[in-house]
Amino acid sequence: MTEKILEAKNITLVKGKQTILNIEHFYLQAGETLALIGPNGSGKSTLMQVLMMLLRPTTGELFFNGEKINWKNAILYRRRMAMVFQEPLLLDTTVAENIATGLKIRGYEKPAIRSRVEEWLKKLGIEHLAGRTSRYLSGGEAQRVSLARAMAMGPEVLFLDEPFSALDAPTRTGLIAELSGILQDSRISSVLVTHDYTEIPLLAGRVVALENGRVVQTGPPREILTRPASLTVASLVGVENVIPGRLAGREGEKAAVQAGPHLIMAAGAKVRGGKVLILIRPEAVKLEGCAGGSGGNRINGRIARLLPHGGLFKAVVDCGFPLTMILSPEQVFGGVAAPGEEVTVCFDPGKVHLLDEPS
Ligand SMILES: Nc1ncnc2c1ncn2[C@@H]1O[C@H](COP(=O)(O)OP(=O)(O)OP(=O)(O)O)[C@@H](O)[C@H]1O
Repeated sequence: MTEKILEAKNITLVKGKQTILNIEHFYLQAGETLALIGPNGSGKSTLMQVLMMLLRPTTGELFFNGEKINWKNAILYRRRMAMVFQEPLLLDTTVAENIATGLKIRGYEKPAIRSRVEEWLKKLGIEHLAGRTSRYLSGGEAQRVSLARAMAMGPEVLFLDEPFSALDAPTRTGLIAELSGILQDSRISSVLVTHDYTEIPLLAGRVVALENGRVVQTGPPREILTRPASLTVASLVGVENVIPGRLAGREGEKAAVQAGPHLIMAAGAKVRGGKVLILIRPEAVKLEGCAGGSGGNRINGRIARLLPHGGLFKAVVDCGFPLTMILSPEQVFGGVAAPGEEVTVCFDPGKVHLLDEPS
C-alpha cells in the first residue's frame, strides 16, 4: 500500500468569525501529484500553508509520513518541503547563485552544491543561463529557475501554486511538458493549485475540489472533468453546457430528461428527480455522423455564433437552448459549419451528467 506522505484530519481554521477551512480528511499519497482546485477564496492557498506548516490550524491534526506533527518542530518538516509560486521571487543575483543559496544556508559542501546546481540547470534546460543575472530573465526562464531552486533542495513534497498562470501560452506548454517529466522521473509528491483545468490531466493523478473551505469532491481527473459534483466544480473544469430540465422517466440505466422541446438521455445518472440540470462538456457534442453507436442523443439546431478557441472553434448552437460545441478548422473552413447553418448535433448519453437543481 502506498504511504500517505501528508495527511490532515478534522482541520479547521477560524479567523475572527469566519471559518476559512473545515476539512474532515485530506491526504497526499507518496509519489502522486494532486491538483487542488476551487473558486477564488475557497481556501486553496490557506490549505497549502497549513500543509506546509506555515500556518497552524485552529483545530485538527497533521501527519507527515504517518508521524503526528508536533508544531514545536514544524521547521524540521518544512525543510522537507519546497514551494514554487506564481511569481518566481528570485534573488537579485545570478541564476546559479539563486539555485545554490538554499543549499549554502543548509550547510552543503561546495562540491555537492556545484553538482546539484548543475544537475537542475540541466534538467530544466537552463545551463546557458547559469551566469546571467536573474533580473533580466523572461517569465518562463525565471519560472524554470524557481523550479530548479526548489528541486535542488531535494524536497519530499513540492507545492506548486499556479506556477504557469503568469506565462504566455507557448511558454506554458513547454514548461508543463517539462514539469510533467520531472514529476514522473523524480517520483516526488506534489500539490498543484490551478485555475486551468487543462493542466489537470497532464500533471495530476487525483483532484481535490474545495468550496467555502470544504472538500466537495475528490477523484481522478476524468471523473471530476466529466462528473462534477456541483455547479461550481462544473464551471471550474470547463463544463460549459448547463441546461435546465425535468426528469421524465428512466429506461434501465438511462434517465430521460425533458429539456425544452427535446428529450435528452443520460446514462448512469444519480439524481433525486424533478428539476435537474443537464451538464455536457463542449467536446462531447459532435456534428451528426461523428458520434458512434446507436441510442445517442440527436438534436437539430442552428449555429448562432462561432468563436475562436485556441486553434479550434467554439460554436454556440441554438437548439431551443444554447449548446456549445468545439469544431475543427476543417469543419469551419470547409463550410460544414457556418453561422446561420442548420445542423444536427449528437452526444453520447454516457457523456451527459445530471445534477439535482439546487433548491
Ligand atoms: N489572514 C487572514 N485573515 C482573514 N481572512 C483570511 C486570511 N487569509 C485568508 N483569508 C480569507 O480566507 C478565504 C480563503 O482564502 P485563500 O487565499 O486561501 O483562497 P484561495 O482559494 O487560495 O483563493 P484564490 O484562488 O483567490 O487565490 C478568503 O475568504 C480570504 O479572504
